[in-house]
Amino acid sequence: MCRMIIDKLRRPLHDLRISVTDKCNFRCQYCMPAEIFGPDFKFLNKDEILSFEEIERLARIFSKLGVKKLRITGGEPLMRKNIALLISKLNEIEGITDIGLTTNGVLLVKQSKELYEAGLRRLNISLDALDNEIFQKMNGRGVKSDVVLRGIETALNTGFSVKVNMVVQKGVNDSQIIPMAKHFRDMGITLRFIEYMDVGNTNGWNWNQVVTKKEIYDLLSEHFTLKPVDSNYYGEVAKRYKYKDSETEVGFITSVSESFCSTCTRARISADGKFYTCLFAAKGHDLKSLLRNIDDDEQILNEISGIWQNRNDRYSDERVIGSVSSSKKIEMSYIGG
Ligand SMILES: Nc1nc2c(ncn2[C@@H]2O[C@H](COP(=O)(O)OP(=O)(O)OP(=O)(O)O)[C@@H](O)[C@H]2O)c(=O)[nH]1
Ligand SMILES: C[S@@+](CC[C@H](N)C(=O)[O-])C[C@H]1O[C@@H](n2cnc3c(N)ncnc32)[C@H](O)[C@@H]1O
Ligand code: SF4
Ligand code: SF4
Repeated sequence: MCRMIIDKLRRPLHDLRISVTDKCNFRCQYCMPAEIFGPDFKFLNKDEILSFEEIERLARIFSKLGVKKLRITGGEPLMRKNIALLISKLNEIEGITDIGLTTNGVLLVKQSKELYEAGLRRLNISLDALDNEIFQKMNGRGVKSDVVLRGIETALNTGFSVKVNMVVQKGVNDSQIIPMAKHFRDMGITLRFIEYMDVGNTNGWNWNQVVTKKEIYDLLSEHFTLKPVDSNYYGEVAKRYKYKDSETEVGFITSVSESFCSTCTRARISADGKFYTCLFAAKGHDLKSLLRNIDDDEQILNEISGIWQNRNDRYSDERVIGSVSSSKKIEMSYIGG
């Protein structure tokens, strides 16, 4: 039986974002700057990260508390060995109606087929520029945009529903807004522009590098006519529009300029099994120790339930009104976005 719970701001628990690894084959400056995440950086050891059995057990417990939607993320989730096996296990959980995975797309040519066979149907693929010089610099590994575009094409041919994520940074890739919009509109793929966020402590974020939804919308309006689309469900992250005379959508993720904390239904689990009630949290709750020391699921469920019922996070709202404290936040690559 499913037990619905709400937090202190009356927000239900609906989504669980699971980070399956803290490692990545990119070094995007806005997420894992190469200067910090260099050869000496200490990533989590194998025994520190949750096993597939532990992730599946947690997902089952969360589903009993109202979670219907899972998102697999990282680091780069396709770098976790046998990730398709985990997807197939999660797909069997009663009550889970939607599983998505967010990836930089590099390994999709190799893995699309097995992911699809495991039951995955939705992929969000990140690509910040078509221009190679810009993209190679942004991903910090010199990978060309063609590699990701081939991943996208393979995913589409396999049968996946695909959306593309583009983080926009002023003076870095804002010149790519229109080329990216045209390219993905012509392909019939939803492109979502993401406002550059102050996640973690290492990306050197400042307001001057943010390109807001309004700025992007105004620029797009010089080239296209956009019509707003109603949100699909309570707490949807993106604000969606359709291009006139087309069924293709474009979206905006506006955590900085128009925060959406009041309907935030998302819980997060880091690769090492910490439970975070906000992307910008400073501290997680250690579920790994509970999983490794307690056999009774009901006891773990009660712990999780108590944490959610105590939740009052609204970091982005507080940023908008200028009241955030400067406490240390977790890194994006560790929590998965
Ligand atoms: N501030 C904030 N950003 C979020 C939240 N959820 C997702 N994001 C950001 O939204 C961007 C896109 O995330 P995705 O991993 O593609 O997931 P999504 O957009 O929630 O996925 P679907 O709507 O299910 O397709 C990333 O930059 C995330 O960090 C949230 O609760 N708060
Ligand atoms: C942390 S990544 C993990 C999944 C995968 N490696 C990828 O890049 O798609 C998840 C999403 O967060 C986005 N992201 C990372 N750092 C960000 C930042 N500082 N501001 C906004 N979005 C960010 C990425 O572009 C990506 O779409
Ligand atoms: S955004 Fe994704 S691809 Fe880029 S460094 Fe972070 S985890 Fe890796
Ligand atoms: S900032 Fe925190 S509370 Fe607000 S939407 Fe993002 S994860 Fe949810």
